[in-house]
Amino acid sequence: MAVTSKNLFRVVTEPCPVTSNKVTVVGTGQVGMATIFSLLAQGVSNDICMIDMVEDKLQGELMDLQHGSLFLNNPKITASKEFKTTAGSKLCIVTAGVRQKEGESRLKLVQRNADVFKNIIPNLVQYSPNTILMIVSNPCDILTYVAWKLSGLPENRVLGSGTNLDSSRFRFLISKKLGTSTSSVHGWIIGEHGDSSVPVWSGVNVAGVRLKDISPKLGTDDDPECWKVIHRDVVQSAYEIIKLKGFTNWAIGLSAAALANTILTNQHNVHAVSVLVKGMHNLDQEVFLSLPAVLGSNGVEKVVLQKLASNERCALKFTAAMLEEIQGGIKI
Ligand SMILES: NC(=O)C1=CN([C@@H]2O[C@H](COP(=O)(O)OP(=O)(O)OC[C@H]3O[C@@H](n4cnc5c(N)ncnc54)[C@H](O)[C@@H]3O)[C@@H](O)[C@H]2O)C=CC1
Ligand SMILES: CC(=O)C(=O)O
Repeated sequence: MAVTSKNLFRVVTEPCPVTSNKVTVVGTGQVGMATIFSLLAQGVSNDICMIDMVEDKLQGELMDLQHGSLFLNNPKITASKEFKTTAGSKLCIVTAGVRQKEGESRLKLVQRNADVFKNIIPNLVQYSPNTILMIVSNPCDILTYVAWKLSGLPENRVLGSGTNLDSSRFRFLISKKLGTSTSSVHGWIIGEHGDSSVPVWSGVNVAGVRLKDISPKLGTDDDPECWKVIHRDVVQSAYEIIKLKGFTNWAIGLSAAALANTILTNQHNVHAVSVLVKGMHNLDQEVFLSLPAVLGSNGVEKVVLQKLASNERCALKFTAAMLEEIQGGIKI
């Protein structure tokens, strides 16, 4: 081989050993693999490091992806149980841990997944001290807080995928009702990625026309068109899909890849992600909840201060207090 190669090429210089968009994904289960597939298929990164505890699964996934190299951007893909292979990651996406069983709430997973994070997070930061951490494992908001504490990273470098997915579900369901594309409907779900998420009905619009201006009862109990059901369906989405197929993966994989794309290409797009909310919307708890945020190479650059209705502010306050209480009971 060495002879063939020597006679085939005249070496001009050595190849550059590092890429500028290395992404580590910890946890190569359903969510991790959907995320990796989205990252590769969309060309968001061509340097992916996969970490899991299960060696055979890692090697099987690695080979399967590598055999698709022809159809991708000749990516470098590595797979290992050892965190040293993650060194130099610009972004680390954590999807490791247990998932909900049918009917189980995300919050029930908290201590089990916090325990998993005690090993993962310090190792990621040791090998990539300037990385950005994106937490996907559930309960996403509380685990983002846990990751922030365990990592010692500044708040801009730790975020949760949060309600980027819930907002996508919201926009999809509204768009079906209106007969438009999902991207033509603008609307935000903020707060918890979970049962107490907050739909910002006051801001839902198409081409700048606020639906509330047309139908003032939109999203309320008195609304004759029952738009409120859409938020109920968003909250029920994960439960429904888990009942039908055992897990959710494709939409969260696409959502995580979209966030990664904004960060790695310094796009300054606004996404609903889980950020440290203390000091915003009159919240004084040290908790992470989703708010629309400008993302770029430095992670969370700015948080958009939406003009919320009083019921929306109250709902956020309720969630912040609930998460603070749960956080107080976690051993980290
Ligand atoms: N934030 C969101 O929108 C969503 C979050 N999730 C959450 O993502 C997480 C993963 O879900 P799935 O992929 O369906 O589960 P899964 O069971 O398919 O995969 C979990 C993977 O984590 C690995 N793992 C566990 N402990 C580890 C450790 N210490 N180090 C390295 N790897 C470890 C397991 O070996 C497994 O491969 C769950 O917490 C789930 O609730 C799922 C869907 C959406
Ligand atoms: C499981 C989960 O968190 C979701 O699909 O929203």
